[in-house]
Amino acid sequence: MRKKVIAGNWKMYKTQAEASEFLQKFLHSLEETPDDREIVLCVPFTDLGILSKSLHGSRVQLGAQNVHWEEQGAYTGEISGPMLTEIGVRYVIIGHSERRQYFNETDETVNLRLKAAQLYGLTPILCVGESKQQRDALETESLIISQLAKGLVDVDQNNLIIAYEPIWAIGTGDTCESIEANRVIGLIRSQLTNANVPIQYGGSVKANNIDEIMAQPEIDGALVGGASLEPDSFARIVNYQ
Ligand SMILES: O=C(CO)COP(=O)(O)O
Repeated sequence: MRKKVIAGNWKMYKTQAEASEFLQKFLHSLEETPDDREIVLCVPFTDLGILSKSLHGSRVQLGAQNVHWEEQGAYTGEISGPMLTEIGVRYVIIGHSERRQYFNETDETVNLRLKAAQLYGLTPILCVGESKQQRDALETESLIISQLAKGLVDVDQNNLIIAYEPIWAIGTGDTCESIEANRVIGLIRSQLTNANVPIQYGGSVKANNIDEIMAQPEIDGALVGGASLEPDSFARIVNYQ
């Protein structure tokens, strides 16, 4: 059985005060949550300390949204693996399309970050996915195969999560049809050497479509943006049927 993982990606949202307010409401909603799923919150760096304390003893794991490949050094604005693990971070998102688009992230830097995350004891969540233009040009399959081939060089597939996030479905309310997401995730799985890597879907996952998404046989979880910011909607998502 592949592990199911529901992760929230808070992106650049929530001050510490807002994060604490969220948790007060959200943690109550987990009393009935089945044990078959891992719950992760990938939050801004400034929220990690307070969440590390508040999540202690809960079943929610802590995640970050970036990690540098060096242990330390003159890399202004970056953060290292040991800095994250020291405060209890277990997961890290790598290669999100927003980093690829706005921060010059390439398949090569994604690969360096993935290997460093594993070296320092983090589980990376590697994001792949095509733009609308690439989908319209029938390049979805070749793009994803290339992102995986370049990103996964020398990466240990025993400590890895992949998220399929079609860029056109992110923040648009325009969810990828669950059957199509299932098909692309099957393609991703066919490119891996370890059939047990959990593969998530991300892109306009909401309380009202999570059940259908999770009913697909290839989909092992969700990477949730906007709907993870509100305690009630994220609670409904982690409590998917
Ligand atoms: O980018 C995403 C998660 O990483 C998806 O964001 P939305 O759920 O807001 O579409």
